[in-house]
Amino acid sequence: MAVVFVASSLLPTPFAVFTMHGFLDEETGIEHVALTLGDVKTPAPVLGRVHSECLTGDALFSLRCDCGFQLEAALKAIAKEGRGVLLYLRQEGRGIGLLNKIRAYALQDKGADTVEANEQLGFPADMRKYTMCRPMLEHLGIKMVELMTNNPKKIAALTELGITVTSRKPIEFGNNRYNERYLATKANKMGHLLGLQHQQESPTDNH
Ligand SMILES: Nc1nc2c(ncn2[C@@H]2O[C@H](COP(=O)(O)OP(=O)(O)OP(=O)(O)O)[C@@H](O)[C@H]2O)c(=O)[nH]1
Ligand SMILES: [Zn+2]
Repeated sequence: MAVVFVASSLLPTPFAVFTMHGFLDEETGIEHVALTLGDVKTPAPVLGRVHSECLTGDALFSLRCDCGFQLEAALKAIAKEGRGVLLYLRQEGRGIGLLNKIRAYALQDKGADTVEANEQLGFPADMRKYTMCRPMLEHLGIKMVELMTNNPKKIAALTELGITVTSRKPIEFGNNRYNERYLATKANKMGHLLGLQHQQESPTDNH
């Protein structure tokens, strides 16, 4: 069973007119999406973001996390560069799914941090896999990426899959009083490279 390309179309956004590519993981039935801009098949490393689904942050304006802010910043950065790729991976809640994430949020409302909440529900802190990235990037003709991320484990996982990450671009946006503890847990327990002392309010400050 493989992750296969299904269809492409244009996706106009406020930032640029991207091309959207849909993929199907035939084993799980999960549908993933890639957005590209410009000619990504040329050999130079491609500015990229590997973004995990967060319905609450990406679509519902949640301030509990930084996902929506990072998504917007990544699309704006790619638009500014005129060339890039965003993989939108349907692994909600670091892989535990939306309903379990809501259960985890309920535990966080009672005092648990993000890692403790996952563990109380019987899950590891992070269940995500990045194996689908390889066939998706291969289909798009992308061999090397300049990755927008604060997560060294994501870089290690992609590197292990044979994807060359030529550099890391920090992507710190959306710090606010509701996600202070969440971001601190990412930095202190999950190894994310966050310089939490400085706040970047606007995604347009990215470059
Ligand atoms: N289980 C769980 N998942 C969460 C929580 N908050 C956000 N998420 C999920 O976390 C994923 C995003 O992962 P993050 O750890 O924020 O960031 P990352 O992708 O590892 O790293 P960056 O590339 O730096 O953004 C998305 O799938 C969110 O739905 C939470 O409290 N509990
Ligand atoms: Zn989120």
